[in-house]
Amino acid sequence: MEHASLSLTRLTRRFGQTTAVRDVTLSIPPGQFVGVIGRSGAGKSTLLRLVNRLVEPSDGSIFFGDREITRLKGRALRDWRRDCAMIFQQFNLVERLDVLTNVLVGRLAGHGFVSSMTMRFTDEERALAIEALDRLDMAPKALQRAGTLSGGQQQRVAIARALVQNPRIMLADEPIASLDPGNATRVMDALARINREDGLTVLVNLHTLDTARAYCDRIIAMREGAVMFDGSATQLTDDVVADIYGAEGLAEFDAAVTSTSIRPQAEKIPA
Ligand SMILES: Nc1ncnc2c1ncn2[C@@H]1O[C@H](COP(=O)(O)OP(=O)(O)OP(=O)(O)O)[C@@H](O)[C@H]1O
Repeated sequence: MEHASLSLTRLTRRFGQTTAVRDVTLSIPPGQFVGVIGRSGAGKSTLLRLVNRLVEPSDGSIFFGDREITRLKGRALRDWRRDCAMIFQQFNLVERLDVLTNVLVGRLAGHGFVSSMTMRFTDEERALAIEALDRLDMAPKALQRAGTLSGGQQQRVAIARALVQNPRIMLADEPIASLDPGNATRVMDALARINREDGLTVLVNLHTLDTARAYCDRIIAMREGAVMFDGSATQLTDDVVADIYGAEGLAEFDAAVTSTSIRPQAEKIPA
């Protein structure tokens, strides 16, 4: 596997009068588990979307090792989108298709539209998909329609789909925001296990600070598009938190924390 650092330099994205991401410079070494926190509208989603080029920068650059991501076009851009798998709050599975087929769709990432339409898969690809589902404890559901699963199960299928892309980086945009605490824990534990076992870099947006503290090697806090804090959970003091969220944000944020407080399930994560 290609182990490279992800480097953002003076990365900026403006939407009209709004600067969603402002002059962000960061270097993320391979294998780090990074949480991005901040109030609603702070720029977290835009930052992730810049990394996989769903959003184009107004200024600045992104490198992955010596590959200049912000200059990629055509085939090279499709390859990059396969290398950085993305999971979303709303899972984005095809509900009428079975779980296995949904995972196999991950193998089509980076292929053109025409070959995607044929949906032909090899036995080897099927075996890979089952193996990915098994890692997420979802293999027994392989033939069930995706739409019949719980939200947490759907998110684990979405992670399996991301895994069969054989990505270098996993981007997750509020992957647990619509899950109850039990399912949120299972999804975060799955991301943590993949990060440890595969050495895969994980960059995850979280709206709850305690989840970031519990799971992330490194926490990046954004406010009004800019990075306000970049450090470990222990460095994230109450004063810094008050700065990140502001007085009114803190009330909004306390409510979010108490409603979805989760912790890693230590027995599920091998050291
Ligand atoms: N496509 C767009 N067009 C116009 N403005 C946008 C667009 N995408 C984002 N913005 C604006 O950029 C700012 C940052 O938005 P972004 O979604 O990145 O924040 P966020 O921290 O992810 O928020 P949330 O937690 O609510 O998802 C916001 O002011 C938002 O309204």
